[in-house]
Amino acid sequence: MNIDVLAQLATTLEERKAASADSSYVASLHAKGLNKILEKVGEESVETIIAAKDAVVSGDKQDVIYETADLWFHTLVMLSHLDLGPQDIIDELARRFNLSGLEEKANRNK
Ligand SMILES: N=c1c2ncn([C@@H]3O[C@H](COP(=O)(O)OP(=O)(O)OP(=O)(O)O)[C@@H](O)[C@H]3O)c2ncn1[C@@H]1O[C@H](COP(=O)(O)O)[C@@H](O)[C@H]1O
Repeated sequence: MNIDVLAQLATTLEERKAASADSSYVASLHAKGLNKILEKVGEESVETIIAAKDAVVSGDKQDVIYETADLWFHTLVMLSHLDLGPQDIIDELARRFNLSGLEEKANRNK
């Protein structure tokens, strides 16, 4: 994975917080507020699921890539709206390295 792309995108997303909603899609999402951003995350989640199901039938995975990119992008806008960024998620995933999913789940319930 090229983490630089996420870092560069995160920098752009931070800049867009101060941009005009007329000139920037990201700024327009921030202007509409968290509920609109979450609506987009939900929409793109469903579209990703449908693309994955369709890919099993058609064998064409291009839409899975396209819809997952839309989902990641809107998730990054959500994180930015909450003053978080991809590095926070990468740090959490790194923390889980070498920790079995079963072990990690057991720790959550403690
Ligand atoms: N990676 C993306 C990106 N991926 C998807 N999208 C937009 O996300 C939207 C996808 O949602 P939909 O298909 O549902 O679009 P829609 O129908 O217009 O949305 P609604 O009206 O239903 O809310 C489209 O408008 C896409 O253009 C993105 N918009 C921006 N970026 C990045 O963000 C940067 C800043 O963008 P601006 O803020 O627009 O300058 C860009 O340079 C890109 O790097």
